[in-house]
Amino acid sequence: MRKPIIAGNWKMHKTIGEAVDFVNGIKDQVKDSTVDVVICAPALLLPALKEATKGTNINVAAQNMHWEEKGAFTGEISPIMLKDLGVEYCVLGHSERRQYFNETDETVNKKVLSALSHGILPIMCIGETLEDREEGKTNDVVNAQVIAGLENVSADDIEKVVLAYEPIWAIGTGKTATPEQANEVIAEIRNTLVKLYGQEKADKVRIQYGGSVKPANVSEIMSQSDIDGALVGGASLKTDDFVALVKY
Ligand SMILES: O=C(CO)COP(=O)(O)O
Repeated sequence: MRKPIIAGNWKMHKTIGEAVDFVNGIKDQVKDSTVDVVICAPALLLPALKEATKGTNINVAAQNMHWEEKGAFTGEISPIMLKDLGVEYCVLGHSERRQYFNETDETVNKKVLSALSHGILPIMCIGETLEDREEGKTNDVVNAQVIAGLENVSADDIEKVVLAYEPIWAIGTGKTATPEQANEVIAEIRNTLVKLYGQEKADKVRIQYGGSVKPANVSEIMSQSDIDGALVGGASLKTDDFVALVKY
């Protein structure tokens, strides 16, 4: 019912040449995939990636954007620029942006609303710290991020949003949440969506898991009832691994 979505988040990796080689290395191998395939790349690589993925089933995502269409915001990228390129998705509120670049629920929310109004599909990230988890606050923290990040998102638009549950303690650490732990939190997130939008709408929203996903654990993660995809960092950088993830 929900189309799975496997997204590679390259973070701050790859040059233009490497990005194009990557696409050329995977496009034939993923062309019959029944999942949505997405590469989330640094802004500078997006034009070359859009060109290289033309005529393929590979979607391209930015890793961040400003909520304003234009203005005096040195160093920022606007939704109009992304739309002009034909970028399909944008990752918003990744924990690294929250941690290192002062991203807050409020700015994430502005970006989600802006992305939707410009026809860009947001991949909104949420997740708890190790301390939150140890204090038993996981669901409270994650639900608060969901509610704040989705404020004023209409019932018509909610199914365009992809949520990515990424427990911070599992990112880049090799520690994966067990598939059951991930599914439990994601089911709780869906409950929150039910409260906000009703069951029918909530059932349409895709929720990914992210945090040390790799070819060896992806199929178990994807077999969970509420997990609709993966947002993958490190293991998305090599063509063989990425193809294996898409073919979970
Ligand atoms: O942050 C992540 C994806 O956005 C996860 O990164 P890793 O897969 O490297 O743990």
